[in-house]
Amino acid sequence: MSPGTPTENTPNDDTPSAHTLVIIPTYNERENIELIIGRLHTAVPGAHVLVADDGSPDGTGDIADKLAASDPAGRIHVLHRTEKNGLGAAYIAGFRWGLDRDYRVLVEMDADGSHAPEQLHRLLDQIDQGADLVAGSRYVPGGSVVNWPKRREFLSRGGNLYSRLALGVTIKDITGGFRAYRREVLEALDLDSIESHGYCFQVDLAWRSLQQGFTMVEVPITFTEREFGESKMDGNIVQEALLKVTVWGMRSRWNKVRALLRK
Ligand SMILES: Nc1nc2c(ncn2[C@@H]2O[C@H](COP(=O)(O)OP(=O)(O)O[C@H]3O[C@H](CO)[C@@H](O)[C@H](O)[C@@H]3O)[C@@H](O)[C@H]2O)c(=O)[nH]1
Repeated sequence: MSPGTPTENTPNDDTPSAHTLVIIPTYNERENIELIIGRLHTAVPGAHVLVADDGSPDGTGDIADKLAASDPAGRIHVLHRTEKNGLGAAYIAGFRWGLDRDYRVLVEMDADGSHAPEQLHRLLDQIDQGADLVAGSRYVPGGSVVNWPKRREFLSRGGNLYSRLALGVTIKDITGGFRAYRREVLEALDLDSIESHGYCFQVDLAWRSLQQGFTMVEVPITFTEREFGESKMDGNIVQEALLKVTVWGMRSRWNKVRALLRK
C-alpha cells in the first residue's frame, strides 16, 4: 500500500462511536497491534482505528494492513509513514487524516495496552457531556499505575509536577497519552506549528488547547506497563520536554508581566 493510502474513507453508521477515530501510533509493536485493536473493538465496536506506523522494521505496518483488509466493517485504516519521526509527528499526520474526514472525536491511544480500551468509554462519556478535551489520568483519585518501574513512575510524576509549576496549570497528568479531542479543538490549533517530537507533544497540545480557552477534563485510568515490546523513551525525549516546558512557562509569565506593565 502506498504511503498515506487510506484503506476506507468515512464512518458509515450513525452510532456516536462510529464518529470516533482512535489513532494508534506504532513503532515496532508487532506483538501488540492485533491484540489492542481486538480489545478496542470489543469495548467500543463502532470506533474506527487509524494505525500511524513509522515504517516499523518488525512488520507492524504489514500486520495492520492485513487486519484492515480482514475487517468487513471497514473500521481499520493504516497510515504508512516512511521513517521513525517521533510520536508527535505521527499523531499530527493522524489528526490531519481524521480531520479530512467526518470524525467528530479523535482519540490518542498507545498500542502496547498501557491504555485500556475498556476504559475509553470514560473519556467518550465526558465528551458527550460537553468537555472539549478529556485526558485519561493516572494521578487523579481513582487513577493508578500498574507494574511501572519505580524510576519511571518517579520521572513521570516529577515531569507532571514540573509542568504544573512551570505552566501554572492544575492538570495532574499532562504528559499522559490517552486522550479524546473534540474535532473543533484540533481544528483550532495550528498543527503546522507544532514541533514537539517526543512525549512533550502531549504537554504541548494540552497547553495550546488550554490557552485557546478549551475545557480539559481528567478522568481516572489504570495505566498498565506493557507486556510485549519496548518503550521508546530515551534521554532526548526527557531533554526536549524539560527545555520546552521551561521556555513555554517563562514566555507565559513574561507575557503576563508585559500585560500588567501596559495597564
Ligand atoms: N509512529 C510512531 N509511534 C511511536 C514512536 N515512538 C513511540 N511510538 C508509539 O507511541 C506509543 C507510546 O510509546 P511508548 O514508548 O510505549 O511510551 P511509554 O514509554 O509507555 O510512555 C507512556 O508515557 C508517556 C509519558 O507519560 C506518554 O506520553 C505516552 O503516551 C505513554 O503513555 C506506542 O504505541 C509506540 O509504538 C514514533 O517515533 N513513531
